[in-house]
This record gives sequence, structure tokens and C-alpha cells, in this order.
Amino acid sequence: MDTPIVILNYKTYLESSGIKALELANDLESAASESGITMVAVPQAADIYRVSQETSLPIFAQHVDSISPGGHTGSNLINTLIDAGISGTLINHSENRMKLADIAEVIKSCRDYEIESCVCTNNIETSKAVAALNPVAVAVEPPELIGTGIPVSQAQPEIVEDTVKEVKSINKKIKVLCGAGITTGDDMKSAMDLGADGVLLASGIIKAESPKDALLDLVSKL
Ligand SMILES: O=C[C@H](O)COP(=O)(O)O
Repeated sequence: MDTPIVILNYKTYLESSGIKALELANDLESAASESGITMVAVPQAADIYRVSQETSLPIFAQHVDSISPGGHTGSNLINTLIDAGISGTLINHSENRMKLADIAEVIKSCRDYEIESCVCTNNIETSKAVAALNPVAVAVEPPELIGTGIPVSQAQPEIVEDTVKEVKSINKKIKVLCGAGITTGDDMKSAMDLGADGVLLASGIIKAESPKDALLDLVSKL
């Protein structure tokens, strides 16, 4: 991942599911090419293959289970997701929390399969703990701000700044992203001014009247 980075988590909004997952991927692709900023699509597992067939965007999974091939009904196996087209995955999103041992296992699998790992954390302490596992990226998101439209980079700048400081002091190669409520160019600029390498976001773009315009606005002040 080059900086600055925009990771768009599609979650399970209807506006980003099925055929709309593709439309959103097209918006991301044009916004990425017009702005020169790295943009990553994070569709639901069922939409990964169709998005990967139609775009050349980097695609992450929303979640990978810590399992090996075999009897695990209803789980997301890393091998299948890679075959479907992912080049990385979110891990431990606040809406799909994992045990520390499983986070460590999935980061290791990502390393083994040479895909990128972006571990979501809820505060500075968790960010420090996860940094010790050497993922490619840590994305700090105060859960109470997720989906509110109140940007973490402006409402809680200290959590971004201190996470950057602590994580980089453990391993300066780890990218630090922030998320929750990020929507506008000002929100992203404040995140970058606080030392973040990029943002992880969802509703502000997915629910915008024109997601492409919203994406271009997001990166307009960099
Ligand atoms: O994965 C994305 C984050 O949970 C942020 O969501 P949000 O942009 O809707 O607040």
C-alpha cells in the first residue's frame, strides 16, 4: 500500500451490495485514477469475485476466519478469498471482533500468502498490542463514532496522533490509518496532518448522493 491510502469498507449496506458493489467499484476506480490516490474496495465476501472481474482495484476482504481448509461451515477461508481476488483483508473490525490468538494467526496467514493485513483497533492500547504482531497496517476507530458522521480526526485527534506515535515506535513500517465518521476533504486532511497514512471509511461515501464526487472531495485537500 502506498500512501495516502483510502480503504472503503462496503459493510452490508444495500447501496454497496450486489450489482451496486460493482457501481461503487467503478466510482472508486475513476476517483483513484483522477486523483492518483490508492483506493481499496472492501466488498462483502459474496461480491469479491464479481468486483475483481470488473476492476483492477486492490480488493480486501472484510473478514477472514482463523481456520484451515476442512469442516468449517459458514466460514471465510483465506485460500478461497485469494482465489476470488483479494490482495489483503481487514482483521478484527469492531463489527466483527476476534480473539487475539486468531488475529495473530490470520496476520501470519496473510504473510504466508503474501497478502496485506489491516488490523482494526478500538483504542491506543489495543493498537500497541496489535503492532507487536507486525501487520501491514493498523486502523484505529473509536467504535462510538462509527457511522455517526462525526470524524475521529476532528473529534478525537489525540487517539489518531498517539496511535501513530505508539505504533511507529514499535515498528515504523506499519501503516497507521484512522476511521469512524470520516467523510470530507477536511476530515481526511486532518487525519493526514496528525500523521496517519490514510483512512478507513464507509457510510459517508456509500450513502452519498454521488459516491464518486464524495471520494474526490475526500482527497481534494491532500
Ligand atoms: O470500516 C469503516 C469504519 O467502521 C468507519 O465507518 P463509517 O465511515 O461509516 O463511520
